[in-house]
Parts: sequence; structure tokens; C-alpha cells
Amino acid sequence: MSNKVSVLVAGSWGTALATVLADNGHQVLLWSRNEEQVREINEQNRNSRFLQDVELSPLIVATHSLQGAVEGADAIIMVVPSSGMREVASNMRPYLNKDALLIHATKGFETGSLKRMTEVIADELPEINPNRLVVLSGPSHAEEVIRKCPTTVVVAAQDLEAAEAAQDLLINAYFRVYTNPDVAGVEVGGALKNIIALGAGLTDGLGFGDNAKAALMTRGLAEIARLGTAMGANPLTFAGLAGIGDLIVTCTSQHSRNWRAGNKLAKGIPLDEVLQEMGMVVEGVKTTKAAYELSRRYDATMPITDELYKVLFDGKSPQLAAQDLMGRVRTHEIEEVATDAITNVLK
Ligand SMILES: NC(=O)C1=CN([C@@H]2O[C@H](COP(=O)(O)OP(=O)(O)OC[C@H]3O[C@@H](n4cnc5c(N)ncnc54)[C@H](O)[C@@H]3O)[C@@H](O)[C@H]2O)C=CC1
Ligand SMILES: O=C(CO)COP(=O)(O)O
Repeated sequence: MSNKVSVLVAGSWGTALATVLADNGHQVLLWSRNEEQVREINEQNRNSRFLQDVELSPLIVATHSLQGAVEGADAIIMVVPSSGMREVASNMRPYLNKDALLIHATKGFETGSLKRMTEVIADELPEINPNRLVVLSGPSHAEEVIRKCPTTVVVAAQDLEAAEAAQDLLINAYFRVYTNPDVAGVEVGGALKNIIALGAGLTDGLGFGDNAKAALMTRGLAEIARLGTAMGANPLTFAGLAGIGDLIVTCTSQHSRNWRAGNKLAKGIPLDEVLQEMGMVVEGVKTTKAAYELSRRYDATMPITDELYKVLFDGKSPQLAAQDLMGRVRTHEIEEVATDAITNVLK
């Protein structure tokens, strides 16, 4: 069991995960670069910008010092948005204990390099043992975890021991943690479902109906699995918590920032205004761009992603995007590549 446990940073998800750790009896250091937020957490046990009306455990102590949070920590959970992951990983390098268990819970790719988050972390922290790197993902809105609603997640690592150490740290009566060896699959599933959630918000906002949303989710999962498999993931991971599980919650929950952003876009609000109004990270926007580029790199057909890219960045109307998706060349539902991969896994 780890002694010093830290969470970077104090956004919605970082604060919820710190609460899970505190409920498991850990004293948690929660890092934020915002001094006012640090003061509010320490003096009032609140993080009102991200989680209103929630009283935090006194076991959570906020700090403004990255050195203080990282130095001597046995376990660190990184929950910085994907756009800040490289910077934070690089800044923590001088202080990091190279044997620390490093768990990240971020859902996205790095813009430009198109790298997964474990790849970005490994780039910036070459001294750490890659076996100690874990990704946490799955259907888990902060707003429900903080209220101790029953939640299931998955932790993936190359090394089962590291995944089990993360499982030990976080599992409790309301937060059930599964392990999986498929790091790429868990990261890709967690990132790509946000694209489909943006589309679901648009679909709902435009009144396209339940059939359309079911179609979007199902065919969305097909293209997530297509790109994920091409990137080396186990296709069965997409039938699990980091695939269909997270897709369901993000496309149907009122808590989803991606769904809400899509819903606002349907009202005709321009993308930059939508992002400003949200005030929290909407990973699906950058992920749509990254997946659009990855689909070309891996020669994976992703028609929904392509259309959403055109809606977000080329000014295409969502109505025309839906029309073009419906009018695509007729095709089979299940592709040979997917059935071959699943047959091989089941052998
Ligand atoms: N909110 C949720 O329910 C869940 C979120 N996630 C993922 O967790 C990640 C973080 O999301 P949230 O906590 O929801 O975001 P948030 O928008 O609630 O908070 C993000 C925090 O990160 C800080 N930040 C941004 N860039 C930074 C940098 N370079 N250095 C230091 N601090 C920085 C911001 O100031 C803010 O305090 C995302 O990848 C998201 O997809 C995953 C599961 C659930
Ligand atoms: O990943 C999430 C739930 O599992 C959070 O999704 P949003 O970022 O859309 O709120």
C-alpha cells in the first residue's frame, strides 16, 4: 500500500479521484497551479468552480507546489487535460521517484504528435519504469463519483502488478476497478468516445430522434474499434468499460461536457463561444482533429469523425453531415478485419 499519494490537478476529475483515495483512508495531496483554489480547498473543504455544493474530505490537502506534491510520492494520479500533459510531466521530472506508481486518467491525444498520453509521459519521464505506468478510464462522471454513486472503471498497464497496485489503491464499495493489459485500447477508447458524444449532443439538439442516436453510438463504436485495432488495441477492449461503457455514459448523461457542447452547437452557437461558455475542458474537439489525422495515418475509415471534423472546423451544416452519412455507399455491417481479430483472440 502506498504512503504518499498525490493527484495532479484539482479539476473536476482530479478532485473526484482524490475523494475516492481519501475515502480509502489515504491522506491526499492535490496539486493546483491556482492559489485561490488551493486556499478554498484547504480552508473551506470546497472546490466550488468544478464541484459545487460538495464538501471535500479533510484528508485532501491542496498544494500550490508541484515539487511538494511529487517529491517522495509513492503513487501519483495525473488528471491534467491532454493539452497540458507534456508540460506537467516535464515539470515534475526533477522531483519524481522513478519507482512511483504513475496513473493517468486523461482522455485525449496530444495535438500534433498524435501520441497517446502514456507515450507523452514516457517521452518526458524517460527514467521511469514503463511497467509502472497505468491508465485509468471507463464510464465515470466526476459529479456522480463525488456523490459515491456506484461506478466501474478499468486500469490498464503492461504489467499486471502495476495494474493491481492501482486497483488496490482505488477500489472500494462504490468504485469498482477492473484490470486490463491493453493500454493502447483503454487509452484509444477513452479518447475517441468523446467525438461520438459531441455528435450525440448535436443529434439530440437537432431533434434527430432516438434511432439516429442509437445508430451514431453503434456505428461510432465500429469506427472507434477500427482505428483502435489498427493502432494495436485488442478489439475486445471496445466491448468493455473503456469502449461501449464510456460511450454509453458520455452520449446519454447530462453531466457530459462533450454532449453539452454538441447540444450548444446544435443551437447555432459558434464553437469558440461554446468552449468559452463551458469553462471546463471539452476534449472531444481536439480529439476529433487528432482522430481525423490518425485515421489517415492508419488508413482506417471513420465517416462519423470525418463529418464531425467538417462541422467543427469547416463550417459544414450538421444537417448536411447527417444527410451525407446516410447517403454513403452501401456496405456490410461487420468487417472481415474485425471478425478475424476477434476470432484470433477467442482461439
Ligand atoms: N470530469 C469528468 O467527469 C472526467 C474527466 N476525465 C478526463 O480528465 C481530464 C481532466 O478533465 P477534468 O478534470 O474534467 O477537467 P476540468 O476542466 O474540470 O479541470 C481541468 C483543470 O486542469 C487545469 N489545467 C489545465 N492545463 C493545465 C496545465 N498545463 N498545468 C496545470 N493545470 C492545468 C485547469 O486549470 C483546471 O483546473 C480530461 O482528459 C477528461 O477527459 C475523465 C473521466 C471523467
Ligand atoms: O469521460 C467522462 C465520463 O466517463 C467525462 O466525459 P465529459 O468530458 O464529456 O464530461
